[in-house]
Amino acid sequence: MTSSPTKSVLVTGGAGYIGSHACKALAQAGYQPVACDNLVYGHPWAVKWGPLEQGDIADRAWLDALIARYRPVAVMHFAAYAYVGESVQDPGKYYRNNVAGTLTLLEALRDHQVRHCIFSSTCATYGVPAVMPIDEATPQAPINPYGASKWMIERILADFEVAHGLRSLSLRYFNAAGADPDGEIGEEHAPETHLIPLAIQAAQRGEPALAIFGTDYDTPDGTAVRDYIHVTDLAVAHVKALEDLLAGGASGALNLGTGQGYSVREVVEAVEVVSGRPVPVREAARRVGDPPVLVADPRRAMQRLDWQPRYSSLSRIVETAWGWHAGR
Ligand SMILES: NC(=O)c1ccc[n+]([C@@H]2O[C@H](COP(=O)([O-])OP(=O)(O)OC[C@H]3O[C@@H](n4cnc5c(N)ncnc54)[C@H](O)[C@@H]3O)[C@@H](O)[C@H]2O)c1
Ligand SMILES: O=c1ccn([C@@H]2O[C@H](COP(=O)(O)OP(=O)(O)O[C@H]3O[C@H](CO)[C@@H](O)[C@H](O)[C@H]3O)[C@@H](O)[C@H]2O)c(=O)[nH]1
Repeated sequence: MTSSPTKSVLVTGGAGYIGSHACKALAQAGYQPVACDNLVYGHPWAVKWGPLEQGDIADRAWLDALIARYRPVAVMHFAAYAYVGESVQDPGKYYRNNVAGTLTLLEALRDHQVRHCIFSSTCATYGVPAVMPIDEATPQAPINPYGASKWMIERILADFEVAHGLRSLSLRYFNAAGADPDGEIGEEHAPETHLIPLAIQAAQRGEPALAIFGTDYDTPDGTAVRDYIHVTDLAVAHVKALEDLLAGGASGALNLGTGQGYSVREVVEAVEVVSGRPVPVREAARRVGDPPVLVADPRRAMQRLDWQPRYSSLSRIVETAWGWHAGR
């Protein structure tokens, strides 16, 4: 990955978990990542490879000034709310921030002739697919407002390309996990709802016990299965997607996952092995809105981007996450 060192990329949500790892990968590839974040969930400490510009993507005047100042070649758009359960309770919050906020951003890109956008989509746009693994032709039928908001943005992006020539790649991530292998940044959501950090906390503190949401799924051990993809592998894929678009690649959507699923119990075991400590668990009811199995068919991304996950074995994911949390 090479490029002119002067090329700026706006990274909305760049102070967040995945966005900060993308900033590191961009800097390593010779770009200037400009982290644009309202810090509602982001952390100033996570912005280490370029400037932090604090503001909200719904603020058109702020966006105009930013784009005029940095003249970015592209935007990587991570900024969003991403708690599935909350989106069911408060859908307006999700449509307002994710959809309306993105619309403001895209109109600013349109008016400033910024023509490339890498968008954080999600496997949650597929809902509960009938066929596993999930390829990009799987019908999108989200079952919660969070997934619906991301699906709507994919549609808006398609329309903006036709009307305004804005090219985009929507990267549909499966479950982002792990931390920077150098230990410089990692996952710190507040509140934390994700399985791996909660399992690590349970191992570190001995309490509270980790709730296993559902033990009666039609899966080998009865617990839900997910495709965990290391955040650094995601970050590298973003840079490759950017370079593909900048080289004239067509708009589209790519699944980012490994093709390998792990159950909740397998994740718990991996945390016990890596930490050398027991993870206290309690069996709980299924979490509303959780599909039983989500596993990617990532072949399209692998071929188009010449990309392979390098850090996404379950043991490496948990080792890097454990290393990060142990150092906090
Ligand atoms: N974590 C996952 O497993 C996962 C999976 C699929 C998709 N995604 C998507 O990836 C993106 C990043 O997820 P994450 O886990 O890093 O979340 P995160 O909450 O750590 O990062 C999101 C960042 O966006 C910022 N933000 C939110 N609304 C904003 C606004 N209106 N203006 C400016 N900044 C704003 C937040 O402050 C935060 O720093 C999200 O779009 C999410 O939907 C995440
Ligand atoms: O305390 C917990 C937390 C989670 N789980 C289970 O662990 C799995 C993974 O859950 P979690 O880590 O919360 O991730 P997801 O709910 O799968 O959602 C993540 O992955 C989605 C893509 O699959 C993204 O769209 C979301 O933004 C992101 O939060 C699921 O089966 C959960 O039911 C538990 O059993 N106990």
